Amino acid sequence: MPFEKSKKILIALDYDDQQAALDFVKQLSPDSCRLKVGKEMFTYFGPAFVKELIDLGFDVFLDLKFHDIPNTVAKAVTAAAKMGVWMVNVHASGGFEMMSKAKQALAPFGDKAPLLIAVTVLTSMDETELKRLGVEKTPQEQVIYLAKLAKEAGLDGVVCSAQEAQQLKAELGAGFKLVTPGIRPVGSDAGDQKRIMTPKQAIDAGSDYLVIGRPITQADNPVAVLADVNKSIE
Ligand SMILES: O=C(O)c1cc(=O)[nH]c(=O)n1[C@@H]1O[C@H](COP(=O)(O)O)[C@@H](O)[C@H]1O
Repeated sequence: MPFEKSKKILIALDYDDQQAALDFVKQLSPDSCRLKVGKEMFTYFGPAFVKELIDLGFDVFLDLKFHDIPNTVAKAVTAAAKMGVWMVNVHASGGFEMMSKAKQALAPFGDKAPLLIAVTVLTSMDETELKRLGVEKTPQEQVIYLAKLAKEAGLDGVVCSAQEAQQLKAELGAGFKLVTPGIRPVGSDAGDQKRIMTPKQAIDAGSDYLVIGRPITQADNPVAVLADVNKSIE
């Protein structure tokens, strides 16, 4: 597939204005990227917005990071599957039972089921922040620990920072998908992200999908930045 490499970029559509988001999306080709809808846009605009993106031909990653009792999360991922999204996520810290119930809930959808991914340690967190939560492991150790739990629960992969990608690929195998936010092209602002890498470093480290928001959406010429990023990982 000639565009398969380009489809490694998941653009985080974090907008508070639906029309601005759609104006941006309409400049893009579904062959050049996939789209991520997170808590902000979903809370404002809901499933209708997600369906509109799918109707435009885009694969959508519904990033709502579910974390609740197993029954509730299983029902939430079922709703996501009915919406027709390509990927959905939960927090690994919700636990083994929550993750495995969520995975089981997707079985009836067969090959139409979205990929189910677990968030490990948010890319905005570092060792100091983990310690504040009472976690004594380093971010890398905690990511590996939670990723193993997610794999055991049958999930398709994890969200982690690209800094952990190399070790995760080595320990969990090529088929376990690594979705990495905290991507910053050379020269762009880190903002609130702490564990960051450039697109090329992330791909070289073993990331399967790169989540990129502000460096593209807030650029003067987002389409050009996306093209540059795609070129840098070819
Ligand atoms: O699950 C996510 O997508 C996610 C997990 C994580 O650990 N860190 C993280 O930044 N994200 C999301 O990835 C996107 C990153 O956006 P930018 O920092 O603007 O590139 C945001 O939409 C975050 O919600």
